[in-house]
Amino acid sequence: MKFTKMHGAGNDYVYVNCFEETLPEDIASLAIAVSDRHTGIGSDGLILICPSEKADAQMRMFNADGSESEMCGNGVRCVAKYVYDHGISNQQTLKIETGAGVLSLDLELAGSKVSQVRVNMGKPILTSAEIPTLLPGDPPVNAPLEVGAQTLEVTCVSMGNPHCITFVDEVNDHWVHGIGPQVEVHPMFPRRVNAEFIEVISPAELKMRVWERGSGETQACGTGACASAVAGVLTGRSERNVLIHLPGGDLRLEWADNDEVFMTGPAVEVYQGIWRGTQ
Ligand SMILES: N[C@@H](CCC[C@H](N)C(=O)O)C(=O)O
Repeated sequence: MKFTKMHGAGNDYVYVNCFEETLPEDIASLAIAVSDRHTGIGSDGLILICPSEKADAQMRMFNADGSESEMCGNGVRCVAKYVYDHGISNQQTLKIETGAGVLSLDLELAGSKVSQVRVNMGKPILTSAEIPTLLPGDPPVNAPLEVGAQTLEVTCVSMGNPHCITFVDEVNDHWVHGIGPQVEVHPMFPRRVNAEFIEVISPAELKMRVWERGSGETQACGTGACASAVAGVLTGRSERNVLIHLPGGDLRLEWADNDEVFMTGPAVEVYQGIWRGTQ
């Protein structure tokens, strides 16, 4: 199976061009195998670039534990880069079908290759039943969430996939590795959740680390950055236009007046290879 390794702000996935490749039926096991950083290719998960009847391509995204997610913000920028750079489409505005609907993406070129992508990520989902969470409020804003001996104040937002945002004084390992895994599987989140921890540098600048559902800590999470930008506005901590610093790079976010969230960030191809399985 031919694959391409790509990343967006350090959030790295193995990408397979399903216009050309045929995959085994058990994609969850394939995602677990390729993602392993010791015995596989090493990645935060597996992303399939597939033909679509309503868009230039369809993205399917699997976490490192084999679970399928509805959306991946950093992934969809890389899918757009792949579609353009590999000649599947020559348009500089692309439509990509995802589990969160068909998204529109504007490509910025450096020479003949895509370097940055601006994505219309659509409107955030703010009803607790749809996020989904059992916490009260549409959406829950600064809602109490008991984790061990601590009570966090969390704000929940879905960008097609669920996010639980906690604003903290200092983003550190205690939050990401101590609290993140407990938030991910907390009974208040029936489909598990991605846990973001945010330090406010100024109303226009946030620092974020994430514990992702199904993959653990990653260098960046695009949907998490969108959800955190929305949470910053909902809690009165930040402006509608913010720069978010993540361990793997920066993302620019705007929650526009028409309620749509726009994310701009890099997309990078690292190498191509052939996966021969785990014989
Ligand atoms: N890193 C991604 C999100 C990937 C999916 C997530 N772990 C989930 O299960 O929802 C992004 O850039 O959005």
